[in-house]
Amino acid sequence: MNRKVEVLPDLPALIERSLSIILSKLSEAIEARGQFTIALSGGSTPKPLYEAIAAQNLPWEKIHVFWGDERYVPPNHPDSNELMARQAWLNKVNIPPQNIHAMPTLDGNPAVSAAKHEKELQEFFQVKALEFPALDVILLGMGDDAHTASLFPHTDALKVTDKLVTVGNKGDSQRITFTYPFINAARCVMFVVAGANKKPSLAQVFAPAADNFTYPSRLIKPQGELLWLLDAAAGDELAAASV
Ligand SMILES: O=C(O)[C@H](O)[C@@H](O)[C@H](O)[C@H](O)COP(=O)(O)O
Repeated sequence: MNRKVEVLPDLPALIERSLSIILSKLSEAIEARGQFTIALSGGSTPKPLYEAIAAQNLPWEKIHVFWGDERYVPPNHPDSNELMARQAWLNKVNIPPQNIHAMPTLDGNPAVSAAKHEKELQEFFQVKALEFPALDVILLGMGDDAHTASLFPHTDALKVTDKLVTVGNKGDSQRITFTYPFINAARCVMFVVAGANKKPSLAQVFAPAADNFTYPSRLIKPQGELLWLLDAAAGDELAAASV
């Protein structure tokens, strides 16, 4: 695992740096493999990043968009991660609809939807069961409880290691989420984290020893690159420590 931490002075600088890294990964991927695959995170932090991507002039037909997790609500529900990304980005560009690989949430049962999405991913990446394909970039946020995607502390989702997708839950709100082994198969995992409220969990995630099931972001140790992009409010103590 090749872990890098960058602390940017504020949210606009964090978004700008995140955009420039994504654009460079995009051109590398298209050069090498003719396409770019990215999984999006939900929550509030990435919205300005998606708006910034939408303003770029990119080869949209070569870009495939996935989500690392989704709330188990219809795609027009205000909590939907898909809705947020479509409104901030995807509805504004000419990306072919078939390049948008949203997590299904209309089967009435998250386990059914997770299994359906697993098959969709296996078909897209041409892999069999127990094979973990590498996305070019997986974007992640981190909650102030150190969850990432919908891998919440002390939940069953943290024990699933033989699937790409599983059911997550935040209390009684149901989710679908990439599993941590699937996230770890990515060429590049980018955490984009802002706000002082994330500081205590970041300290535990970066601590030499802490419980992975209490701080699930610790489970993210990709074979490829691991980038932690933080604003100063979240990461100033980490920056000082790594000096
Ligand atoms: O579905 C979600 O909510 C996200 O995927 C989740 O993992 C998010 O990234 C964190 O909760 C951070 O959210 P904020 O960016 O809003 O702090």
